Amino acid sequence: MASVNSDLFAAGCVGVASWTVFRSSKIRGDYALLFYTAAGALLYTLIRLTSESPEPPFTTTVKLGSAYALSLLLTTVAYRVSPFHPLAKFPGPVLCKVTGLYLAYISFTGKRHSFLDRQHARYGRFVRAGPNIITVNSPSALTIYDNPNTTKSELYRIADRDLVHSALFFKPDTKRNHRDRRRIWHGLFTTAGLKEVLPSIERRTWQLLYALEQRQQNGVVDVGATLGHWAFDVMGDVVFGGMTDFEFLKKGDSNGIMRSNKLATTIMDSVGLSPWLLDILWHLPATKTMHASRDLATSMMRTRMKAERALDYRDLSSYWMEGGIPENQLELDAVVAMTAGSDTTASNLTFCVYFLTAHPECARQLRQELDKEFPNPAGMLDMDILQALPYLNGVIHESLRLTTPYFMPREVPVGGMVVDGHFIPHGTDITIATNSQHMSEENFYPDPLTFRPARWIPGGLGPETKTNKNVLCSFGLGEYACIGKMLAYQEMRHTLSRLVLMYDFAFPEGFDVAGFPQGMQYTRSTYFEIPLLLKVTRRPGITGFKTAFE
Ligand code: HEM
Repeated sequence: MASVNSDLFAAGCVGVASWTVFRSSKIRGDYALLFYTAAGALLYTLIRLTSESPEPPFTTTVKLGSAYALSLLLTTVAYRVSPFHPLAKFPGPVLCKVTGLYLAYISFTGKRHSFLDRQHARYGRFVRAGPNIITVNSPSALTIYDNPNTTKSELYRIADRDLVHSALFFKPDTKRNHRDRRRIWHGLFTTAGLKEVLPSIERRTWQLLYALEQRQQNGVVDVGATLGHWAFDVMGDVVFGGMTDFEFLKKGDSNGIMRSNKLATTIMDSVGLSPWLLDILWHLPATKTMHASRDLATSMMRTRMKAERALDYRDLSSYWMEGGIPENQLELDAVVAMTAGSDTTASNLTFCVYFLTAHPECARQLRQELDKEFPNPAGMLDMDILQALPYLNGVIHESLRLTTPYFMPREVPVGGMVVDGHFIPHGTDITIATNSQHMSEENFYPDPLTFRPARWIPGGLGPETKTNKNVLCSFGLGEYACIGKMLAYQEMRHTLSRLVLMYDFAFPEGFDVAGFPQGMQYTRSTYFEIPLLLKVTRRPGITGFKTAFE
C-alpha cells in the first residue's frame, strides 16, 4: 500500500515538474497528445515487465497517468488564478482565467461580442478574457496595432503544419514574408486593379436584381441569402477569373459550399482560441469542413492555373502567378480570399438593407442623394461619384460600426508594452474590445446604439456630434488590416446604390424588426438567426432593364 501511494505521489510530482518546464512553451496539441500516448504505452510496458503487484498493469498505468494529469491540471489552474500570474492584477470572470476553453465556447455561440461588452461593463477598461488574453475597452488600445513589434497572436496559427505559413490572414512565419506576400496581392487593390474587376461586379449585380425578382415566394425574398450568393460569385470572378462551378445566383448553393466555408471560419475563430485543441481536432472528422474548404479552393486554383483561355482582365490569381507564388502555396491564399472577401461584404450589405428598411427616413435621404447624381436608376454608376457621396458612405460606415465586432489579438513583444497606463507583460495576447468601442458614447455620440448615418457627416447630428473614426475597426488595424478594403467599398457602394435606386424594400407583416440585429451571431463569419425576408418591389416607373444571365 505504502509503495502504491509513493508511486502516485511521485506521478503527482512529475506532473508539477512538467508544468514548470512546459508552462511558457507553445507545444502543439497534436504533438503533446502523441507524446502522452507514447509515454503511457512505455509506462504500461515497463510496469508489465517489472511490477510484482497483483494489480493489472493497465489499472496501475491509468492510476499513475491520472495522478500525473490531475496534478498538472491543478497546478495549472492554481497558478492561473494565483497572485503570481503576470496578469493577476487584471479582473475577469474566474472561468476565463482558468481556461481558454470558456471563451472558445462563448465564441462558438456567436455571442462573444455581447459577452465581452457585459464583462467590460462589470470590470472596467481591462478584462482578462482568457488565461493569457486581455481585452481593452479604450481608444488608447489602438496603440497595440501601431506598435511595429507586436505580432499576430498564436490564436491565428493555422492548424495544418504542412501548409506554408506565409498566406495572408493567418499568423505569418515572419513579418517580412507577410509583407512580401501582401505586396503580391496588392496589385489588384490599386485604383487600376480595381477598375479591371468593376465590370464583373456590375454584371453580377444585374444578376442579383434578377435573382431577387425570380426568387420571390409568397411576396418575399431572402435578401441575405441572395446577397451571399452574389458576393461569392463576385469573388469567384475576382479570384479565379470566373473559372469556378459556383454560379450560386443562377443555381443556388445546393451542395452547401457557403455553409461549409462559414463553419470552417467559425471553428477557426472559436476553437482556435485554444490552439492546442484545434491542433488535435484538425486530424478528426470534426473539422472536415475546414479540409473541404481548402480542397475546394485547391481544385479551383488548379483549374485556374491550367486555364487555356486568356482572361480579358487581371484577377487575383494573375497577380499571384506573376508574383511567383508556387502552386502548392496558393491554396491557403485562395481559401482566405474567397472567405474573407465574400461573407464579410455580403453580411454588411445585408445589414445596410435591413437598417434602411427599418429606418425609412434614412432610405429616403440616401435615395435623394443618389437620384440627384443618377437620374437614370439603371444607368452607369460612376465609382468616383459614389466614393464622394457623404450619405451613402455614412450608411455603409454606420452599418459596419454596428455589426463588425472583430476579435483581433496581438502578442505583446519582448519588454512588454504600456496600454492606457497599464504595463502588459511580454507574451500576453491583447486586443481592443471592438464592439464595446464601436458602441461607446466616448467615441460615438449621441445615440451610439442607434443607426444614424448622419453622424459620419461633420456635425451631422448637431454641434455635440462625436465620431471617432479612428476606432472603427471593421477592417482591422495596423499592418495586418484588411487588404480588400477598397474592393469591399467598391462592391458595397456600387451594389447598395443600385438596389436603392431600383427597389423599394419593406418588411412583411410579422417580421421581428427589433429581433433581427439581436439575432446576429458573430464568429468572424456572420449568421442571421432570423433570415432577412423582405418584400422587394421595383420603384414606380422602372419597367425593363437588363437582367438575364447572359
Ligand atoms: C465588408 C467587407 C470586409 C470586412 C468587414 C473585412 C474585415 C477584415 C478585417 C477586420 C481584417 C483583419 C483581421 C484581423 O486582424 O484579425 C481583414 C483582413 C483581411 N481581409 Fe478583409 N474584410 C472585408 C472584405 C475583404 C475583401 C473583399 C477581401 C478580398 C480578398 C478581403 C481580404 C482580406 C485579407 C486577405 C485579410 C488579411 C490581411 C493580412 O493578413 O495582411 N477582405 N479583413
